Amino acid sequence: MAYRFEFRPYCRPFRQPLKTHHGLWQQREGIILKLTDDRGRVGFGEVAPLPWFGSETQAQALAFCQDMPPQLATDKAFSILPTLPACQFGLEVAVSNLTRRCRRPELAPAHCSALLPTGEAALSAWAPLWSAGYRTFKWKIGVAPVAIELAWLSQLMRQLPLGARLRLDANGGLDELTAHHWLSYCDRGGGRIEFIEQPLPPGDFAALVKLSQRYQTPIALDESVTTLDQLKMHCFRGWQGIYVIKAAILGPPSRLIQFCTDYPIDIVVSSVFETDIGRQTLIDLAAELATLLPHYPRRSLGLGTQRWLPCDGLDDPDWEALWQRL
Ligand SMILES: O=C(O)CCC(=O)C1=CC=C[C@@H](O)[C@@H]1C(=O)O
Ligand SMILES: [Mg+2]
Repeated sequence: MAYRFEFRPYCRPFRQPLKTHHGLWQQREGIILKLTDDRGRVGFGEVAPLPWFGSETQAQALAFCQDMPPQLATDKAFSILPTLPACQFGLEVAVSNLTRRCRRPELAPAHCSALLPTGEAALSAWAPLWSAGYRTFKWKIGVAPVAIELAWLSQLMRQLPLGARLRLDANGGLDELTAHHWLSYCDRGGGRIEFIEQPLPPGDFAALVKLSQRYQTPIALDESVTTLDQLKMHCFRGWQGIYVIKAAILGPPSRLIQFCTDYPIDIVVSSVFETDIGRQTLIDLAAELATLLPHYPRRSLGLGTQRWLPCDGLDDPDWEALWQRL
């Protein structure tokens, strides 16, 4: 049996640029893969690189796709270099979608986290998302002076209804002293801060462990665990906190499932702002991981809010229509 292999790159502007400690991210570029088997079954996959998180670049992913033969023998396992984790993810997803029978129902907003705009704009952005059913909000920090961001956070906490929970994501942009400021504030927040994500750069593991032992507020690793090997290393080095899993850049989903089966860890599945094709895989993955890790709290998926321009249709659940639009 053989698969016909096709691919189409995409590039779409975000509804509003994402400002983080890494800089300003204005558009998502990626590649949609399409496999067709001898029985005419079709499987779509998605390659969504995030090079500043350690994945391959769009150009490297495109070169990989251009080097792939138009017919793939199914009896040969795809050997894709570990330096191309987004391509590994995309191809495994395309193969599994060949036999996908139905779409998992869309996740209720109460089970997703909504990414608020960075800075003071968050104060006027949360209410419509609360009305839409979101109860977990994520806010980027480490972009303005700490005193100013703490003042905004105090306002935000006063405004947010009880029942709302907040995730703070520094993208590794704080120094140790500032991280102490943030964590001592959070510890006084009455548990409404679910966790602080990557307060220090990935290289400061010993300092991250010290912070996690000093404060009540949980700490999540994100940029520290962007590859499966880094995830394993931090687990084996004894990280007891949360792991933010950006599955679309972590390689084959089956390997992540296998690891979490052998080493139960506290995870949050996080988007890299893929299209609906990648997003469905994250929803499936989160559901499967939740059954594997029952003794950890069920955490909302970090899907953010769909960040595309409304006219774009990359959220289209009809993947053939999405493909035709590219
Ligand atoms: O995790 C989420 O809630 C949404 C995804 C998200 O926040 C991110 C996706 C991609 C790049 C990052 O700047 C950012 C993150 O740091 O987690
Ligand atoms: Mg993050």
